[in-house]
Amino acid sequence: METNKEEQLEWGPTVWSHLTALRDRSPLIQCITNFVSMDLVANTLLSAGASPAMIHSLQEFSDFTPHIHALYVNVGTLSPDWLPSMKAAALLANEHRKPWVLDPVAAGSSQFRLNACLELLLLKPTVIRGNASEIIALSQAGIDMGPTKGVDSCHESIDAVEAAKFLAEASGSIVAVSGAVDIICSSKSITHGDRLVFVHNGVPMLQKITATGCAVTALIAAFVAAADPLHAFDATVSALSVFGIAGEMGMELANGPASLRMHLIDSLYGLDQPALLSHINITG
Ligand SMILES: Nc1ncnc2c1ncn2[C@@H]1O[C@H](COP(=O)(O)OP(=O)(O)O)[C@@H](O)[C@H]1O
Ligand SMILES: Cc1ncsc1CCOP(=O)(O)O
Ligand SMILES: [Mg+2]
Repeated sequence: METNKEEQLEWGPTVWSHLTALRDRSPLIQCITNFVSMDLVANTLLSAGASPAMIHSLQEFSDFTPHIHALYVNVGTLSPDWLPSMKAAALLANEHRKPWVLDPVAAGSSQFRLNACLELLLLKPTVIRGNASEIIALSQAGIDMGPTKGVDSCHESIDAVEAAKFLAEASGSIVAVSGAVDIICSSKSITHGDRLVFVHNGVPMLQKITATGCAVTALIAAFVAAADPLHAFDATVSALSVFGIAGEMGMELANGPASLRMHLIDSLYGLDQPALLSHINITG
């Protein structure tokens, strides 16, 4: 994809200022996430400059959740006893005007999971980030369960543009679809207006490390937490771009998925302004 210089000149300072705000503010992110992802999510947040806390017990929320800067909810290893915790935390986040972000892992894989995601959508996440199959499943809920490859996507992100637009309109949330191109959209009925942006950063090898999707959704929560609420859309775009750039830089040093995982975290930690500006690739 050819880079449009003017667009990058506009996005570069925006993305850098969001990353700087995150590093300066070090927001506290409550994570209710799946067992597979806990390590990568916590390390991604730490290397970006945020402060992660994996606190998912209902009994702790009234003390803890009012002090967070954002909540991250991920249904990856959902079981019936986790769902009330997720809903209670989302309600408290809303009550205390804290942003919250949903990762609907494998949303279309079972009716139980799909229904749980739909119940969570009713609690108005600030951002929903999924792969193409997850976003399509949510947008078609009640019509068709569709094909499934579990937590992995069996669709290209670009094939989910209409689904993302529909979901943004129906939910009032910012919707992000990850993949070869990350797509971020919001509907005219919400504060962020009618917007559609494409992030072309990232490397295919990120799909070969488990929980990179979970990690980038957590990073969105951190970027949104550090931003003015009116700039949540740009914060979401910035998080996806920064994660993708860290992946590209990590890939230059990696020999395969395991070493990419290490270099991804190191690159995120060390990302400086010149490297960010030379890698950024955002259109729309
Ligand atoms: N083909 C690809 N090329 C470049 N980056 C990709 C590709 N597929 C996924 N990514 C990146 O990998 C990360 C995880 O996305 P994805 O694999 O779609 O999520 P999930 O793990 O939830 O399925 C995102 O940052 C995304 O941009
Ligand atoms: C393998 C797996 N199984 C349940 S959750 C999970 C991790 C999914 O992570 P991601 O959605 O980032 O690929
Ligand atoms: Mg996922």
